Formats: sequence, C-alpha cells, structure tokens
Amino acid sequence: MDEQFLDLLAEKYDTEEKVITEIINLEAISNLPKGTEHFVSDLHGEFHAFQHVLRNGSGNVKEKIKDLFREVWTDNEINDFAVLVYYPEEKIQLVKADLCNKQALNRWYRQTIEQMLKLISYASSKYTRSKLRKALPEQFVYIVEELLYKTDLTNNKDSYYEEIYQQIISLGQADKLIIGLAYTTQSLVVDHLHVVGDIYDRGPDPDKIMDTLINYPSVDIQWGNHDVLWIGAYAGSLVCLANIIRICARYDNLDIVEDVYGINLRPLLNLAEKYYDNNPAFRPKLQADHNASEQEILQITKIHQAIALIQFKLEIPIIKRRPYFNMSERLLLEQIDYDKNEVKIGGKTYPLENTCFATVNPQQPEQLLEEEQQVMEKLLFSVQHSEKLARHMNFLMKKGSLYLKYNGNLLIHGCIPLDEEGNMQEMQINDKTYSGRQLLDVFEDYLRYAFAHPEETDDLATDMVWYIWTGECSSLFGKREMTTFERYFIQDKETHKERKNPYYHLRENEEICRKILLEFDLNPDHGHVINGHTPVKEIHGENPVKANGKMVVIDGGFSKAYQSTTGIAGYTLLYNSFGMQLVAHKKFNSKEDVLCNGTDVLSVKRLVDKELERKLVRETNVGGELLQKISNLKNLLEYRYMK
Ligand SMILES: O=P(O)(O)OC[C@H]1O[C@](O)(COP(=O)(O)O)[C@@H](O)[C@@H]1O
Ligand SMILES: [Mn+2]
Repeated sequence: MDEQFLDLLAEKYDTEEKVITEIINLEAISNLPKGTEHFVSDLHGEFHAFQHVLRNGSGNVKEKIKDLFREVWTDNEINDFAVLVYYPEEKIQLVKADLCNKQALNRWYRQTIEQMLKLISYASSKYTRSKLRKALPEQFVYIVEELLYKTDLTNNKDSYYEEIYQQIISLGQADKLIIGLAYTTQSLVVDHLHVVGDIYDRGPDPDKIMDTLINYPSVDIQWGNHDVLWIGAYAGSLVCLANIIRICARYDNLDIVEDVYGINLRPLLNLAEKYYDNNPAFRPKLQADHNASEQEILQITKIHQAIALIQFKLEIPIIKRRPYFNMSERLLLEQIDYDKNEVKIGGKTYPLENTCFATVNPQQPEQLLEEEQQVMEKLLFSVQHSEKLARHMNFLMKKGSLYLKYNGNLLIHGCIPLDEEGNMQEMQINDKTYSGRQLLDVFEDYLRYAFAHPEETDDLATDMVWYIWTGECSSLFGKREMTTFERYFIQDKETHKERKNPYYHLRENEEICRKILLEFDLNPDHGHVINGHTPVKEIHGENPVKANGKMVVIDGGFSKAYQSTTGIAGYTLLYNSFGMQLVAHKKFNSKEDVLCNGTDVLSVKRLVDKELERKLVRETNVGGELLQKISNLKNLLEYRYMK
C-alpha cells in the first residue's frame, strides 16, 4: 500500500489505541442491520403531500407505535400519538386547547415525554448510540440520554429521574422537548432517502421540496425529465427555458418563476399582450382552490401562447443541426399550410384549431421576431442570475445522477431504451454508436458539461440536455415523440398519442429485467430495477410490481393532475433489513385534515421481496466503504505499529 497514504492516515490515527478503537467501532457498525431506505418519485411540486410522506416515513412511524402500544392503546390513541409525531407543533396546540387546566396538561406532558422516549428507544435499536445522539434535539441531548439509558435496577435513582421530568415541565421546556423528540423519531425511521425523479413542474411548490431535500441528512436524486428541463434552462438552453415557462403557465404556476426565483416576466408579458388574445387551448389548468381573476387568467393565457410559439420555433434549428436526433418529424411549423390552416403529419393532413401564429413567418417559421429574441435573452440572464435557482440547481447536480446503483438495485426515473427484440437501443452521436449503460453515461457527461458551461447555448452538450427531455432514445423520456403541438392545435386525439419505447411492455418480462441488471453489473438474483415516470393506473388493475418482483414502478401520482388516472396518490417503497415493501398512499387532502380528524392517509403495504437472512450494513454500499476503511486501518496498524 502507498506509504504516503498511510503516513497521511497516521496523522489522524496517531496512536495504536486510536487505530484499534476505530477498527472495533467500524467492525461493530458493519454488523448492524442495514438502515431503512425510502424511495419516492414524481413529486411534481406537491410539497405538502411529500412532507406528509416524509413525516410518517411511509407508514413506518405508525408501525413502530403499533408495535409498542398495540396491546394497551385504542386505534384512536394510536392515531393521536402518530399525529403528534408528524406535526408536533400543531398537535400540541390542539391538546392545549382541549385540556382545561394546568394539572391535566402537566400530566399529559409527563406521560407523553415518557412515551416518546420509549418510541425513540425502539426506533433507534438498530443504530449506534453516537448515531442516535446526532439525531437528538441538540439542547436536550444530555437530559434525553440520561432518561434513555437509565440502568438503575435497584430503583435508587427513581426520584432523580422523576425530578428531571418535573423540572423540564416546570421550566416550560416540555413543548420544545416533545417537538424535538418528534423530529428525532421521524429521522430515525428512515436512514436514507432516494428521490427517483421529477421534483419539478405541474404542482405549486418544487422550491420548497428542494429546500427540504437540501436540509435532509441523507439523500440522493435520480433526475427526472422535468428536473433535466430546469437544469437545461439554467445551463443555457433557450428551448428548455421556453419549456419550463410554458409548463408553469399551463399549470398556473408562474409565481414559481417570478416570485420564488425572481425572474422578471414583464418583457414576456408585454410581447404576449401585443400578439395574443384569449384562446381556449391555452387557458391554464387551475387548482381547485385558485383565486385568480379573469384578467389574470387572460394574461396567463397570452403568456402561454407567446412562450409555446417561441418554443416551437427554437426547436427547428436544433433538429436541423443534429440529424442524429432523428426528430425531423417534429418540424411541424414547416408542415403547416398557413392559408388553409392545416398541418401535415405522417402523410396525413389535419385541420388546425385555436391557432395563434401571428409571430410566425410562413417562409421561415424558425425565425424569432427581434422582440422574441430579446425576451429570451433577458429571461436567460434572469434565470442564470437567480441565486435561489443556482442553489437548487447546484444541489440537483451534486446529489443527482441519471441513474444510480445502490445496494444492488438500479434506480432510474424513466427507462433503459430497448428495441422490440429487447436489445439495448442504439443511438448514434456524431460518428459513434452507443447503447445501454454506455449511452446513459454519455448523456450524463454531456449534461454535466452543459451545466459547467452555461455561457455556451448552442453546442452539442446543451442541445443534448433538451434531447434528454424529449428525444426517443432518452432514458428519461422513453417515448417516440412529444406531441405538445398536436395537443394544442389538433382535435383528433389519435395525434396526441405518444408511442412508448418497447421497454414499457418488455419490462413485464423477468428475463429482460435480469438482462438490464447485468448490463449495469448488478446481480440479477438479488437486484431490482426501480422506476418512476409512468403513472401506474391502479384503477385499471395495473400492478406496480412487475417481472416476478424484479421491477418496481413507484409513480402512482403525487401529482394531483394525474390522480384521476391512477386512482391513488402515489407509491413509495421501503427497503429495510428484512426486505422491500411497497406502500400505496391514498389521496392526501391537507395537514389540517390529518390534525383535526386524526386520520392518516391510509397507506396499504405490500411485500415485494423478503430477505432470507436479515441484511447487514456490511452488505450495503455504505458497508463497502466501511470495509475499505477497516482494511486501510489494518494496513496502517501493520505498517506503523506492529513492526
Ligand atoms: O399533462 P401535460 O401537461 O399535458 O403534459 C404531457 C406531457 O408530459 C409528459 O408526459 C412528460 O411528463 P412526465 O414525465 O410527467 O410523464 C409528456 O410525455 C407529455 O407530452
Ligand atoms: Mn417523468
């Protein structure tokens, strides 16, 4: 082993005792049961529903409460306590309003603190003391440890412990302590979070989700196509930028762009007011509780058209300069007969409706008006100078990747592009052909390059980010085409269909999933492919667990806009030392509903896979790192101290 490396290591472990203590410590940790992984996907800006799933650990919190108190508590008591763990601040206020005098409240405090400690002790039983310490509310660590680790079998210290409880209450610290312990419990039931893509678009609060993730102790992200669109905009792709604004307009979410990220929409609005009018195809999809006035709706409708047309124009030169994107069928502005108001697609002619082509020059439809050009330049400047967006995009890059191999599983938002025979679909980029894992690695390299060079706006890397959003070989899109134009302007629903990659029917087949796992050097006997992206239509009997358990699809639709097609409000997945369980969530109404009615979103659990033997830390990704560290320390021991 490299002596220089060992010398460096010796600076930290400068006595034999220190080396030995660390080896013992790491060996012990690697023999603990593996921590619980929590998988979520397709959050689509639904911050409150996401918060709820995080706070209840996909049902894990309640499960632990039941394990402990099932024999002695009613269902109502269990629910009440669970709600206290999820939303401690609000629940304490409700309890206070309910209890009529101070004595009753103090009794409640006394018993609640003790119950919380029991729960924490149980939820932390597979972790080291040091890990638990880190999860405890900082200002109470000493007191809580004292109460958690009481070992006095002779009862000599009973009054000492009782005094601690009473002092906490009389010094007015009970609220703070209970709140802190509730958050400790939430963080103990899940060890690591995977977000399998699509944080952005459609719902109102992706920024709040990003802030939550930034503060989450242990998380990784597999980018979704919508996340890549935002990364692309920040990286200098004008067409990605037009797309994100179009989608925000469509879902009445322009506040995210304007108020949250501070991007000035005034120039775009001026342009929109000048060239566009009301148009039924471009009226925003409004949330049930919206309070937009007709005048505001009209403004959004105009912005929506202005930016959609800019998007369609911007696509043309990219499609032309990248023939291997194989997207010439999407040059639709060139296929329009502007006099007859018709378009030709796939040899067929369709009448157009709700058209708004005032800014289009039929001879050169790709040409932006000078005003449009200026609007886009200003928008891009604004986007690239938004501090908040920079923080969120940098985090997406740091914690994110196109796919992830983690504890034997393959996590990917969309698909592995395949041909009808189940071979890895090939894509030619410049003069080279790529497929499977190699293709995904190339995509990721381009995306990272584009992000690192935001000043380049028309290079291949930047175009490639847009391709990942919408190209047929993209592992995040997985469809032959995106029919945005047809959905706005053509009535015939046949044209709206987006043909899915063969992956989406082939993934039902176990052999295919095994082949994919092998492509990524994963063990097909133990691994699973975990996908988001396509809403699982439970109401039509679709099964999220496919290919004899090798494939799990967890997009059940956090996105409110899609809940009527899925019939539920999303799936999440838990993977603990005993195996994998899928959780189906019922629709989340509001935090207030949970607090007032004590009803949790009912979550139905289903076993996906059961480990024959309990899985230990040493068998995980993190365990691999620990074992490497142990081996380094053993080398150090020999090199430095055992001569
Ligand atoms: O539901 P909308 O807003 O019309 O969006 C539809 C578009 O979204 C997409 O489904 C992509 O978004 P998802 O990744 O959420 O599926 C496109 O394939 C489709 O054209
Ligand atoms: Mn998606």
